[in-house]
Amino acid sequence: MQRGFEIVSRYANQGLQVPYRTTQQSAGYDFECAEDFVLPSIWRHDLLHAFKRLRHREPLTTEELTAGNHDMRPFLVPTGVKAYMQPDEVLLLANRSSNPLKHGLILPNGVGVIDADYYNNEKNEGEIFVQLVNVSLHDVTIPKGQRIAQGIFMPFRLADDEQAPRQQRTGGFGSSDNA
Ligand SMILES: O=c1ccn([C@H]2C[C@H](O)[C@@H](COP(=O)(O)OP(=O)(O)OP(=O)(O)O)O2)c(=O)[nH]1
Ligand SMILES: [Mg+2]
Repeated sequence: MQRGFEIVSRYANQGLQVPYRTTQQSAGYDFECAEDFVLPSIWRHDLLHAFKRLRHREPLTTEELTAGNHDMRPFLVPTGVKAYMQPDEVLLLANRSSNPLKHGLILPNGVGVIDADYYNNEKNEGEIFVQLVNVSLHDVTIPKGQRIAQGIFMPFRLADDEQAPRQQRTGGFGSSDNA
């Protein structure tokens, strides 16, 4: 067993597929969305206020400009999948190029880095989430089973004379910040 994918227990027996390559020479394993998921547009609230003010030829207030910004935060879209790999390997999670083009979905972290020690971590069993932001004008519903991102296994190298890391991974998404 070198590297691969498993379904996390909270999605057991729900018919999820482990990531798969779609063509013979694809580098990326396509991840599917684990459940229907709504991604609100980042623009809606600001636009509504802007249209209202434009009609009356009034400037937008600061409050109106910032209203709705809660939707700017990335959403963590569940995949229901965890990945195991060798200690000197990493899984890079990249957006599908069709996501921005067809759905206005961007990956705000650029590339997701899935560490080998994330697998089976005590907090969420190592479930991989795809951070997505919907920059289109409309809310987008991603149906369960739609491919949302691709994972590429890569080897990585260590720096000379590095200070050995002391922390044990307990989760993801900033888990090492206050450890
Ligand atoms: O798109 C992503 C990026 C990361 N992760 C998980 C796997 C990864 O091993 C862990 C930590 O990611 P990273 O090191 O990039 O984030 P961080 O902000 O440094 O969090 P931490 O302090 O937990 O390392 O979060 C995902 O599920 N999806
Ligand atoms: Mg980290």
